Order: sequence, then C-alpha cells, then structure tokens
Amino acid sequence: MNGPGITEDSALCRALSGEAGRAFARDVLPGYLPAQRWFGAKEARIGDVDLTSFCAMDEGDAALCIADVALPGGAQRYFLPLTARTDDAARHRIGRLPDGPALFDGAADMTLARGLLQAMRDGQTVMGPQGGVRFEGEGIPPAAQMDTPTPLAAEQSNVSIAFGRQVVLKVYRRLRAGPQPDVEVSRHLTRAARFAHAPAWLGSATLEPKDGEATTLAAAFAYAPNRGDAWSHFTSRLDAVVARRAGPADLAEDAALCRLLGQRTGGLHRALAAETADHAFAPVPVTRADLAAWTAEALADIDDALGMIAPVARTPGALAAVAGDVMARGPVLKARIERVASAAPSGLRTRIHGDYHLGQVLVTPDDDFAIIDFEGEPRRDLAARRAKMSPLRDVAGMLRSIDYAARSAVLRAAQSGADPADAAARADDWHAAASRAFMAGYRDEMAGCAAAPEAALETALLELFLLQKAVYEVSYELSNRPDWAVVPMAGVLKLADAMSAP
Ligand SMILES: Nc1ncnc2c1ncn2[C@@H]1O[C@H](COP(=O)(O)OP(=O)(O)O)[C@@H](O)[C@H]1O
Ligand SMILES: O=P(O)(O)O[C@H]1O[C@H](CO)[C@@H](O[C@H]2O[C@H](CO)[C@@H](O)[C@H](O)[C@H]2O)[C@H](O)[C@H]1O
Repeated sequence: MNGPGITEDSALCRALSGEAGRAFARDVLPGYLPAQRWFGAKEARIGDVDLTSFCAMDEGDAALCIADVALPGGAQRYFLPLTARTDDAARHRIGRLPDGPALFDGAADMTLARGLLQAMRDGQTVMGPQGGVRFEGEGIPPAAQMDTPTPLAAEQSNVSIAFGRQVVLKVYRRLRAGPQPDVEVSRHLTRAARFAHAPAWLGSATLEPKDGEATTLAAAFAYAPNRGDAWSHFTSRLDAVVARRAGPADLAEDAALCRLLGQRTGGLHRALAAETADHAFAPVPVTRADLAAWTAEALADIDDALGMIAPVARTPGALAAVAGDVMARGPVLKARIERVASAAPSGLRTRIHGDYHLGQVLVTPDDDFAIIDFEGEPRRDLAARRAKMSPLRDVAGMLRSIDYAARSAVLRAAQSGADPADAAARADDWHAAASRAFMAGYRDEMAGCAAAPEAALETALLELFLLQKAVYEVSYELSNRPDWAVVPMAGVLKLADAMSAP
C-alpha cells in the first residue's frame, strides 16, 4: 500500500524514463558524478550512464533513481534520488532535464528525508515497472512527533541526516547487490546479541529490482547522543599534550578512556562471537587454511604497496628518505609475517566491524562510546565485507588509528613552529600509554571468549594485521592525501623496529 506521498509513477518518473532522462544521463551526469566525494572512480573515464527511476515520492516532485555507470574496471551503481525542487537549491543543483525542470540531489532534500522515514515507519511497498522499493521500520516516531531533519557535518561516503536527537537517516550512495552489512550487523547486534553500545536499527528502504538482487538504499538508526567522535576527542587532547598544556590528570583520564574503548571493543567482539542459528553470524573455528590465506593476502598487499612506494623513494622530496627506509625493510617484514601461515590455529572467525577506527566511535556525554558504521571498508567488495574474520583485524585498525592520532598531532605541532623532536617524544609517550590501556581493556573483556586466539597467535596475527593496515594506509594516502603518507610510513618503520627487537 502506498502512502500519500508515494506513487509508482509520476510526470517526473516518465520524463526520466524517456528521451529527456537519457539525455540527462548522457550529457549531465558524466560531468557531475566525478566531482562528488562519494563517487568511487574519480580518475576513471566514464562510459555510458544509465538512469533508472524506480518510484515517485513527495507527490511526484521526487524520484528514487539508480545511476549505473560504465567504467573501465567494471560498472558501478549509485543511488541518485532526484528532486524537481529542493530545500537548498543553490548547492545541490545537478542540471536541467531537457525541456523540463532543474533537478537537484534528493539526498540533500529534507522533505524527501522526511518522506523516506515516514515510508519506513508505515511499512510501505511501491511497485513500478522496473521493480519495487520496500520500506520497513520499527520504533520510528510518527511524523508529527519527529524533530526537524538536519544534514550531519560534511558529506562522507554516504549522507547522514539527524532528526533532532531521535533518528539518524543514512542515505547510501554506492550500491552493491546483496545485504548491506551496516543494516545486517546493526540489526543483529541490537536485536539478537543485545549489544548496548551501537545504535539500534530502526528501518530500511530496500530496492528490489525486477532483474537482480535486492540492495539497501537508505536506513534509519537510533540517534546516539554524543560530543563528537573519538578522533576529534583524542586529537584535540593530543594537541594539548604536545604543547605541554596537559597535566598528569589529563593523561590518566585519556588512558582510562582508552581502556574503556578496549573494553567496548571486546564487548562488540563477544557479541559477534555469540552462538546463533543465523548462518551469516554463526562463528567458525580459525583453520590452517585461514591462516595461510590471511598471510598470502597480506603479502600481496605489501607487494602492492611497495610497488607504489618505490617511485616515491626515487623522487627527491621530503618523503624520499622514509620511503627508502620502508623499501629496505620490505624483505624482513615479509619474512616475519610468513610465520603466521605455519602457526597453530586457535580462536574463532566471526563477523567484525571491518572499518574500525577512532572516527567510527562516538564519545557519549557520560564518557562512554557508541560504535557506528558497520558498512566495512567501502572499497572492498561485498563478499569480503561480509566475510567472517579474525576480530584482531578490528583491533589492529584501532591501534593504527591511535598511532595516526599521535602522529597527526606531531605534524600539526611542526606546522605551527614547535620543536618536532619534543612534540614527537610527547606524542610517543601518549601513544604508548593509550595503546597499552586499549589492549588491557580489550584483553580483560575478551578473557575466556572462544573467539580470542592463544597468546602466541594473537601476537603474530596482530603484527600481520597491523602491517597490512599500515601498507593499505600508505597506498590510500599516496593516492588521496600525499601529505599524510609519512604517517603510515613511519608506522611501518615502527612495526619493523618492534619486530626486530630481541
Ligand atoms: N546513530 C548515530 N547517532 C549520532 N550520530 C551519528 C549516528 N550515525 C552517524 N552519525 C554521525 O554521522 C557521521 C557519519 O556517519 P557514518 O555512519 O560514519 O557515515 P559514512 O558511512 O558516510 O562514513 C558520524 O561521524 C556521526 O557524526
Ligand atoms: O572513511 P573511509 O572509509 O573513506 O576510510 C578511508 O579514509 C580514512 C581517512 O578519512 C582512512 O583512515 C586513516 O586516517 C584516519 C584519520 O583521518 C585514521 O583514524 C585511520 O586510522 C586511518 O586508517 C582510511 O584508512 C581510508 O580507508
């Protein structure tokens, strides 16, 4: 049944499905898409763009559309809701439909956001000629009691909109056929595992195309009251630490908070390791074959990253020396992690967070944490993001993030004229205490949990995942933020030093 604002068809949908829509997709979208933060192939040459309209909302003013973009590396699919009017016209104009109205990015349109949430609450299903959109939800307040929607911060991989302190609506951009891990994991954690430190799932809009697998377009989660994310919290504290503005009480407070973060991380992993009849979540024992596969994957990632670092080491510039050091350590690092392949297996493979870092953890007003964004690393394919893994991969992600936070404070201090050696010494002390506290909290919480491997394998796997994440970060930074590449490169060298210590 359709609600007042939703229809299978509208004048806008018909125009989008006809020649005008084809012209818009051909002439306007190839220029528009690469400029968007969420578009995953900015450097690639865009081939044909196909636009399919699935249903109309807002009394016909909006259309839920999918853009299929042909690219040399394979097609990519994006959710592109379009509105013929917008709440914020200037910023979100995409272009004009030939002989029709100007079209705007509907993900930025708060009227459409309200409509999506209401459709979830009402459990509507809309069937059009190309397939349907199924809305479902529970615990979403009625429209009259819903707070005013506001877009949250700058756009990231997706668009997040807060309805006061009630609900966060997340509009996904890049779509992959199959279950969205963000929804799947949140639902499991809050419904089945009753984990209290992640926002509850409240609703979803799922595209069910006539041909092909279902995919999530948008989801609603309970708003987690917060005073910012843990990245902002710890980096602003680190700025004070390196500038000698933080006293022993501040350092003790940071260590206590990192310890609690370790406990919450352990709590998450315990929840994900609980026995369940749901095959997507049932934990499985780590085998020799898993250890061999993880080793092979990490070795390949190291080789890829070394391939990117080699030209940097040969190009005169600030990074050349550190890049050269990383190249020189390559063989030793690889030899060291190869031992994982022949280690005795222990522990469990479970679903994990998959993209775990300080930016994925909100600091609550009572100094606790809410863990968000279970989508996994956006560049990985869906099967990899849904795969059961060693939870130590998340632990390594967070330890790398703590290192990033400390290093970024040193970079900022150096840019503002402070003595880099003094800043580095202070940041190193902070980093050592923070990582120790995080691991102590984690191990306490995981004690006795079947997912935790034996101590020797824990050490070897952590080394492997830390190194794998650090080399991934080197590649990521060289492509996206070259000024930051020194951070993970220094991380690789520190890992190499730790591995060669007696
Ligand atoms: N449930 C929530 N409660 C409060 N704020 C949230 C919630 N979910 C997301 N946010 C805010 O929105 C931002 C982006 O969310 P995130 O899920 O990380 O999106 P993306 O996938 O685009 O990175 C977060 O950093 C946080 O500030
Ligand atoms: O947020 P994304 O899923 O797009 O992740 C990518 O960008 C991240 C940076 O925004 C990058 O994270 C790295 O930098 C963070 C600080 O900015 C730090 O907290 C992380 O530990 C570090 O990995 C991430 O690697 C990349 O995939």
